[in-house]
Amino acid sequence: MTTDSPGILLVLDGWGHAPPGPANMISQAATPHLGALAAGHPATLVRASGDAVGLLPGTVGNSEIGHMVIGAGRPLPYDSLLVEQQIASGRLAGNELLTRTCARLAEGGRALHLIGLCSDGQIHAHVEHVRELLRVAAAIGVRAVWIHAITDGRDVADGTAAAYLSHVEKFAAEAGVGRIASVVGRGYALDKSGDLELTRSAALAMADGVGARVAHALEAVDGAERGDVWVEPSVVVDAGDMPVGTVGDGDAVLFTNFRSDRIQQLADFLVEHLTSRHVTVLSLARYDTRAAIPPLVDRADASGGLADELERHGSRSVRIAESEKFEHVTYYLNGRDARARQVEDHVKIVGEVSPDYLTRPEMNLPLVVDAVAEAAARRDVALVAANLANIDVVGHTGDAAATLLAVQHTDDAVGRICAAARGTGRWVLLVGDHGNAEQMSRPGDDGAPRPYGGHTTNPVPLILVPAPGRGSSGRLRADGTLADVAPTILALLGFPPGAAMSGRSLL
Ligand SMILES: O=C(O)[C@H](O)COP(=O)(O)O
Ligand SMILES: [Mn+2]
Ligand SMILES: [Mn+2]
Repeated sequence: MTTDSPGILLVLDGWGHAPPGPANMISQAATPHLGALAAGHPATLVRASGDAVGLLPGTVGNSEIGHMVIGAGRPLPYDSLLVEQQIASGRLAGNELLTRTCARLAEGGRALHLIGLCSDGQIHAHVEHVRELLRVAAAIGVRAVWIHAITDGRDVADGTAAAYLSHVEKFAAEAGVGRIASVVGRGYALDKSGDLELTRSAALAMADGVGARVAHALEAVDGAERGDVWVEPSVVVDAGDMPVGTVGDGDAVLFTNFRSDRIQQLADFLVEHLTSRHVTVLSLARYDTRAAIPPLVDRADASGGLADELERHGSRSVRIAESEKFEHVTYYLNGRDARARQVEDHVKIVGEVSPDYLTRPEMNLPLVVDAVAEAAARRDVALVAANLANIDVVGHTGDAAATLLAVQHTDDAVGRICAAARGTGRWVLLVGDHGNAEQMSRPGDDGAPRPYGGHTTNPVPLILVPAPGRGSSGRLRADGTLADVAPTILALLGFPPGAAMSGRSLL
C-alpha cells in the first residue's frame, strides 16, 4: 500500500538551536529560506542528546544515535551508555571474554594492547573506559599493557591531546600497569574514506613500531603543526632506540572505541596484518568489520523502526546522502540492519572528496539536491530521506567562517528542495540530528573562548512544510525528541506508529 501524501525527510546534520550570538553560525548566517520556513510553518525544537536519545544525561548527541533514534521511533540505549552501565555495575570487570583473555596473558607473560581514541568527546570513545580496562588487567595480573593512543581534536577542542595523554599516563600509574607505546592522530587512525595508506601508517606504528621515534608520548603532540587530528604516527622508543610496545606472538589487542564506523578500517587492517602472530583481537563494543571481532559489550535491538514499517506497508523510500553521511541515512536509520529491502533505493553522492572541505563548504550539495529532486518526481516513492552533511562536516573543522558558508549553502539547498516538493505535491520535514554549528567556540581551561567543532547538547529545530494545499495551520508538540520523528512521518504518510515505537507523532 503506498500513500496519497508522500513526503521528504531532510536531516540537516549538525543543525542545532541556541540563542543568537557571535559563536552561533546558524544565527550568523544568511538563511532566508530556513527563516521563512520557520516563520511560516509549524516548527518546534526537539531534544537530540543525553537520555532523550539513549545516551548518558548531559552527553552530546552524535550522528549514529541520532539517525538510529530518528529511524527507531524510540530512544535506544547507545553502546556508550551500555559500557558505562557495565562499568558502574562491575559487570565489565567480570566480563568472561575479558577476564579469560587477561588470565591467559598473565599466565603466559604476554601483553595486552589497548587501541582507541583518547579523549572524553564521547562520540567514538571515552578515555575513562581505558582507566577501567587498565584496572581490570592489573587486578588479573597482566604484567604488560601497551596503550596505542589515538589523538582527537575533532570531537573535543584542538590542542587538548597532551592533556588527555597525561590522563592516560595517570590512569596507568594508578593501576600499576600500562604505558603509552604509540601516538597517532585520528586523521590517520580513524579514516573511513577508504584511504588505506592512512590506515596502514597508523597500524604499522601500533603493531610494528614503524614511525617517528619519540622518547616520550607527549613529544609526539608537542608542536604537531597540523593539530591533534593529524599527529604523525609516532612510536615511543627506549634508550636503545627500540620501540617499547610492538605486538608480539600470543598478545591480545582490545579496541577501546565503542563506535564502529571510524575504527573498523583500522581494525580490519590489523586483524589481517596480525594473523601470523596468533593475536586475540577484541573490541569494547560490537563493530561492523569484515573480520568477526568478539565484543565485550553487545548492542541493543533497534528493529521495528521506520524501515520495517515502510516495508510492511509496501511503501518505497529513496535514501540520499554524500559519502560522509551515507551510512547514516541507510544503515543507521535502519537500526544498524544491513538487510537490503525491496522497497528501498540507496543513492550515494560521491562527487569530489576533500579532507575537510575548508575550501569547499558547499561539498557536493548541488548533486545531492539534484538527486532529491529526481526522487521527489517519482510517483512510486512515498518517502525521500536525505542528509545534508555540510553544517556538521564543515563544523568539525572548527572554522567559523567556513561553517557560516556551509550553513548558507545548506539554506540554498533547502530552498531548491522545497521548490521541488511543492512541484511534486510533497510535504517536507526538516530536522537536525544533533547540534554543532550553533556553538563554534567554547571556553578553554583559562576561560578564554577557543574554537570548538564538536557536537552539542542543544535541542535541534524541526520544521514541517505541509504539502501544497494542505494548509500551514496546526502546531507541533513542544516537548518532543528525535524519537517522535518516525511516528510523525508515519502519521503524515497516513500510517499508525510502529508497535515497537514509544515515540509519538508531534502533529
Ligand atoms: O566521526 C566524525 O566525523 C565525528 O567524530 C562524529 O561526527 P558524527 O557523529 O556527526 O558522524
Ligand atoms: Mn550528525
Ligand atoms: Mn559530527
